[in-house]
Amino acid sequence: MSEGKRYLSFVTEKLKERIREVSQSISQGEQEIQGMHEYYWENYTEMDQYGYENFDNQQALLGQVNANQEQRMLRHRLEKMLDAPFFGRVDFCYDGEEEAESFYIGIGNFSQKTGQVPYIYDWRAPVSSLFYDFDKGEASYEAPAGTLTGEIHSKWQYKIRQGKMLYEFESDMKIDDEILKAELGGNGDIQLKNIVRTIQKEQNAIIRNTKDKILVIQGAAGSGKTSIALHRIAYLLYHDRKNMKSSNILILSPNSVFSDYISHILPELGEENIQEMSFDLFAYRELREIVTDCEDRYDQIERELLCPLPEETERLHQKQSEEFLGIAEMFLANLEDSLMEFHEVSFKGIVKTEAELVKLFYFKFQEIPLLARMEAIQEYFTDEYETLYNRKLTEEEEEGLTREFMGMYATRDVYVLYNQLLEEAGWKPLPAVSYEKRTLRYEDVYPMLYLKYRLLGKKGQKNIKHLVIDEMQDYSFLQYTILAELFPCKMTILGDCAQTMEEEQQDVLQFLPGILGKQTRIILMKKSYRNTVEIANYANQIAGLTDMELLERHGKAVEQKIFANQQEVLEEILLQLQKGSDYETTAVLTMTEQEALEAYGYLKERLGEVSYIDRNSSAFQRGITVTTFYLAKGLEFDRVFVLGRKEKNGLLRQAEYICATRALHELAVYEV
Ligand SMILES: Nc1ncnc2c1ncn2[C@@H]1O[C@H](COP(=O)(O)OP(=O)(O)OP(=O)(O)O)[C@@H](O)[C@H]1O
Repeated sequence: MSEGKRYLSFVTEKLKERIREVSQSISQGEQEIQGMHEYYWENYTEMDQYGYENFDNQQALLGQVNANQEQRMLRHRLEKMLDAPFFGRVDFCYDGEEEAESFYIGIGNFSQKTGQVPYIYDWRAPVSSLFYDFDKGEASYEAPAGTLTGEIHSKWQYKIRQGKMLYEFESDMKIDDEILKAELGGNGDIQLKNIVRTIQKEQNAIIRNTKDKILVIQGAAGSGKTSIALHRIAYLLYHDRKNMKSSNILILSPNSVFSDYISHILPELGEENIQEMSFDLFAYRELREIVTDCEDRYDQIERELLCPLPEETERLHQKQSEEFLGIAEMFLANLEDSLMEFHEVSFKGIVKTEAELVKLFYFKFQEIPLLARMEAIQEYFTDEYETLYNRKLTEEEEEGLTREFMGMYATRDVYVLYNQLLEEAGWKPLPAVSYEKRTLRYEDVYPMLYLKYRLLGKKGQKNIKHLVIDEMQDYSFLQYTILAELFPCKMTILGDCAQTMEEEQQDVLQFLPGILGKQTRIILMKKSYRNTVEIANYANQIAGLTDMELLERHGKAVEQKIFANQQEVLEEILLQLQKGSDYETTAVLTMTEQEALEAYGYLKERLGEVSYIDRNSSAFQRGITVTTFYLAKGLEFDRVFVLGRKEKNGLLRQAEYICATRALHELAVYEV
């Protein structure tokens, strides 16, 4: 029997033994809980009148319930490990030692008892980096005590499923590539996979990087950015359990389908899921008191596709730029004077002269944002009164004072002030309407949010210790400025400038260090794993990319055809789909929502089982999916049909690039 198989049966036995022990301890715990309940009901009438005993009992019960819950989680983890306890092994001989030690690597640690030498090492354990970073020969890894050096005698790869060894072999570079191709050659799932078995060296360096405060990864389409970000989170949680909980991490994701697509990886890696949020949604919530509704990014893209107005696109860019911030700051500086009309306040014997108020406003409380400052002065005034007379103000008196103090602002309406800013900057103001009728175009959402924060202050997100931003190319200078203010924490920022959803590619790498500071490290990833060589070459041609490295995985040639109208395209797609295939997921991707709806209606009627993703969808299904390019971003499908356009502008070219790079195995581009 091979070493691997022998170890598998040994570890399987140990795991089963452990599961039995844990199960026993769970039933003991349950009996204990039952006993506590009984004791409580029998004795609670005699417990002390102050409730101390009652409280102690409750606490003990809670402690036992929690302990049992933990044991259950442990059992669940061990049961999962039974399916595939390990996937790799490194035989490493430390310098100065005679014999090599075998380290088996799996999805989690497993040892006989806590604190004992593990039978299996978690893929995130320091020693496991040997598996990802080195081939046979000299090697080293960073342990808490320092760098440990030695020699790798051999490295093994295993595929175990349902406790059975499917294959095992000593690995070298060539075989590693074969395994990777086999992993990628299979059909895509409806969710992103964990890649622990085949993390590549350059990817491992990013996952294990804890030094850099801000890590920015510019990676080609399909280079594994999203996968890496999630594995990195799992790594950070594993290594800093004391300070970092899953609730301390936030991911900014483009939409809910994407969130669902990535949602299972962390639980699979033994961690709790983290919070995710769309920045647009966050912004709307923050602006709710100023406007009733806001457009989102997708509305703006749709408009740009349906009736492109170059001046509108230009305005959008200008309003998100560094120059705009300069203009806004100048406006704010002037507002400090122009917004205020000071007058003396006198209340039951206490007088604050205009000069005194001016002094308080521009000196003592200068740090407080302009629109919140008078409130602070009013509080100061009230305090003075209440201390002097030793009585609290009535509600009515408070209201009267508020009217007086707030009356010193020419206006406190951020919408009105934003309009003044637009006018001063030479732009058309928004309609001067009441709150109920106020809706914002996308171009005004973030400028208004910026103004709101500068005028009223913001709530810092102190609980968040690590922010992950995916699709970094879709955020503007202004958005990053706001994010940097809201989240003064560590960040992992990843994206691909070639996938910008605009006329031109936006190179965020140029301005990010300026906003986020010197501790920003930029890493480029040029190797792509998702697409076949044929698809990647086709896509790269659209985007004008020439320096991408590809994994040598081949497939069918890309099919490219031109049709007279959309109806003909749909007939062709239907024909293709009716032939059937073994693929798990197929996508029909369009440029606009209208086209997607038409395609969906047509195919659904004829094929029955077809799903549609709109911006409110929260998951995508197996089988055929119809959606737009912008909602397919970040996702992948075995086979993709693109409903494209013959005549292309910059945005359409970008859109086609995004569509093409979604395909794992087969791509057809049908243009009208
Ligand atoms: N080391 C790896 N081993 C196995 N599969 C990998 C590896 N790296 C990436 N992949 C696979 O490549 C595909 C692309 O990964 P991912 O979606 O993370 O890339 P991305 O850079 O975020 O892509 P995009 O920007 O185009 O959306 C996924 O199917 C992922 O499982």
